[in-house]
Parts: sequence; C-alpha cells; structure tokens
Amino acid sequence: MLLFETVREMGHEQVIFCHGKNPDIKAIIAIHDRTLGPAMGATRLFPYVSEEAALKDALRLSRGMTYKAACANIPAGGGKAVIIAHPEQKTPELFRAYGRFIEGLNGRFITGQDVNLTPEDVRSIRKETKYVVGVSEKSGGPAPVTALGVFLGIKAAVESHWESQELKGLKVAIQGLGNVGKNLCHHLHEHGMKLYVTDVDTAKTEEVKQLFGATVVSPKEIYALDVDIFAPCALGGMLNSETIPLLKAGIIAGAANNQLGDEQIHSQMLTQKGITYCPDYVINAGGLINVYNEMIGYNEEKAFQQVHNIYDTLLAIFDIAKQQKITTNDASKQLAEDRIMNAKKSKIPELAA
Ligand SMILES: NC(=O)c1ccc[n+]([C@@H]2O[C@H](COP(=O)([O-])OP(=O)(O)OC[C@H]3O[C@@H](n4cnc5c(N)ncnc54)[C@H](O)[C@@H]3O)[C@@H](O)[C@H]2O)c1
Ligand SMILES: N[C@@H](Cc1c[nH]c2ccccc12)C(=O)O
Repeated sequence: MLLFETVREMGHEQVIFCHGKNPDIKAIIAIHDRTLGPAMGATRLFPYVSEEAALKDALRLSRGMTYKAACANIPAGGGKAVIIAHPEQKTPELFRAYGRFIEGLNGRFITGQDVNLTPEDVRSIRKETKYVVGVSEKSGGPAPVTALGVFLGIKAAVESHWESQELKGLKVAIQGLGNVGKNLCHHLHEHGMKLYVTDVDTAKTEEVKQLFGATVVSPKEIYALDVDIFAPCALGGMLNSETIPLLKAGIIAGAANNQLGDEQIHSQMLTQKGITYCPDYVINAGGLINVYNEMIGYNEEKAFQQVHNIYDTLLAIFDIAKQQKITTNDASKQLAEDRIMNAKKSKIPELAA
C-alpha cells in the first residue's frame, strides 16, 4: 500500500500508529478532517487478518464519519480508531494504555464504543482520558437513536421510490439483530410492516420472532428474499458483486457502516438495478447525533430535531441524484464536501477566491 498517496487521496489529516510492549497494544487512530470540529469516531477492536486490512478499515470509517457529521449538520469532524486484537485478548490494562494515547491527542479525537467493546471497556479507557463520549445512561445510548434515524430514512426512501407514504404491509429484510437491528424491528412492526430477519446468533432471531412475529431465515437466504426493503444492520461490505445480483428489494436502508464493498462499483450496480440506496453515513447518523448532544449537554428536543432532519436530508439527496443523474452515494458525498468547503472558505477567505 502506498501509504502517503492513499492518505492524501482520501484526504486524511493524520494517521497515528500506537504501540506498546507492556501491555502489548497495536492501534491505529485515523483523523480524517477537522474543518467542522474535533474528529469524532468510536473505537473498534477486531482481529484483522492483516495490518493493511486494519488500516483500510480505519481510513474508510474515519472518512465516513467526516461525511456523516457534515450531512447531519453536526459541528464535528471525522475520525476512527481500530485496536488490532482478538476479543479474548481484552484486558483493562490494554484499554487504559489505549486511553493514554487518546489523552495525548488533547481533544483532537473524541471516541467511544464500537464493535467488540463493552461499556465496561470504555470505562477503562475513561480512567485515562476525558475524550470519551456515549457511555452515559442519560440519553439512552446511541443505538435506539440510530434505529429511529434508520426508520425515518426508510420512510423517506419509500416516499421517493414509490411516491407513497404507506408503510403498512411492506416487507422488510433485516440483516443483523444487534443493538440497532432489534430496535429497528420494533419501529417497523409498530407501523405494520412485515419482518424477515437473520442473525448468526439464533437467540437473537428467536427473540425477534417471539416479539414481532418475524419470519426467520438463514444468513445466506436474506439477500434473495422477495421483499420491498433490505436493511443491512450487521457488518460492512455486505453489498458486493456476489450479493447485489441476488437482491429483489427496491430500497436499501440500514445501519451498517461501509455497506458497499467498493463505493463506486457497487453504488453504480445498485443504480443500474433501479434500487434506491440510502447512503450509510446519512441514514445511520442518529448515534453520532446522540453522542454529540450528550457531549455538549443533552437537550432532548434539539437531538430529536436533528435526528428527524435525516428524513429531509435523504429526500434532498434522492432529488440531487435524480436531477444530476448520479448515484445517491455521489450525491451525499457532494453535499458533505460542499458543506466542508464552505466552512473552509469562511475560515480562510482566500479559498473563496
Ligand atoms: N450502534 C450504533 O449506534 C451505530 C451507529 C451507526 C452505525 N452502526 C453500525 O450498525 C451496525 C450494527 O450496529 P449494532 O450496534 O447493532 O451492532 P451489534 O454488534 O449489536 O449487532 C450486530 C449484529 O449482527 C450480527 N451479525 C454479524 N454478522 C452477521 C451476518 N453475517 N449475518 C447476520 N447477522 C450477522 C451479530 O450477531 C449481531 O447481532 C454496525 O455495522 C455498526 O457499525 C451502529
Ligand atoms: N459508532 C457510531 C457513532 C458513535 C457511537 N459512539 C461514539 C463515540 C464517539 C464518536 C462516535 C460515536 C457511528 O458509527 O456513527
């Protein structure tokens, strides 16, 4: 990998490699862009197959956070951190050592809980640094708010795709019934939608079947179901050259980050199939909105309004895509980059020239 070339092309400001011998720690913190505010991004722990895979994940996820904040109109920049480890290697000392790296960045990067971290792990990080958000119980945690944002995104997509406001009776396939997926099922069920669900954890599928009368299918079957909406709420990269040809849904609207295997190739494939794709970092911004508001002093009304804006932002993105005949992925990128450029111009007037 041509390191500096990749980082320059993706627009990153700084990439930090953290290591230590005792405790043994390998972590990468990627700070993408701080034009709109401090870089925010949760920390993920994962047994990556290679250091290159870890770096790629950090780079792509951090850029996604910049776009997420910009599209949600949150004065924050984008960052992300990955710790290269197996969940079995987790110790409080590991997280405390990691916390000291975060503290050393003096607030340029603000983090919290992501894949394979528990609230307990985040509390260990917090012993060493104040730059941690999203662990307070006050606001109910980010996942329910993310799920609400995804539900509002589904409403916007239905309105744009079928010119209809009727949700009742629509069939939705939900992939992944974790913190967000399960909460999303609740909203969909409440609005009379029919649920088809999968998870690698059968206890979760059984629970959702009991709670909402969902039909359970295997992880392989979920793509080809004859449904109206496909909601990826598990891991990234699920929309790729193998899975897209199987899809029958008219809309893709889910919480997972980095849903597209390759942003350009696979967003084009979806457009060619006539599928309305809700860009992941636009529809899943509820969690960021929630932790940001918690950080500045939680105001329920303000946070609620910002989450509801996801609906209008998506309608605007669908319009831009239709008018300019571009993918929704490119339309959302354009919206985010315009907002960042405008902020840069107001800080450095020469840029406006
Ligand atoms: N939690 C948030 O507020 C938030 C915000 C924005 C984005 N996201 C993203 O949304 C996704 C879900 O987040 P979460 O907090 O619910 O995570 P989670 O870990 O609670 O849930 C993920 C679920 O997916 C399941 N899963 C994993 N691989 C699968 C597969 N191949 N097929 C089916 N199920 C599979 C897991 O068993 C788990 O139940 C993640 O990609 C996350 O990065 C979450
Ligand atoms: N992980 C969430 C947002 C989030 C949760 N906790 C955080 C702590 C800090 C920064 C962001 C977060 C996302 O991908 O959008």
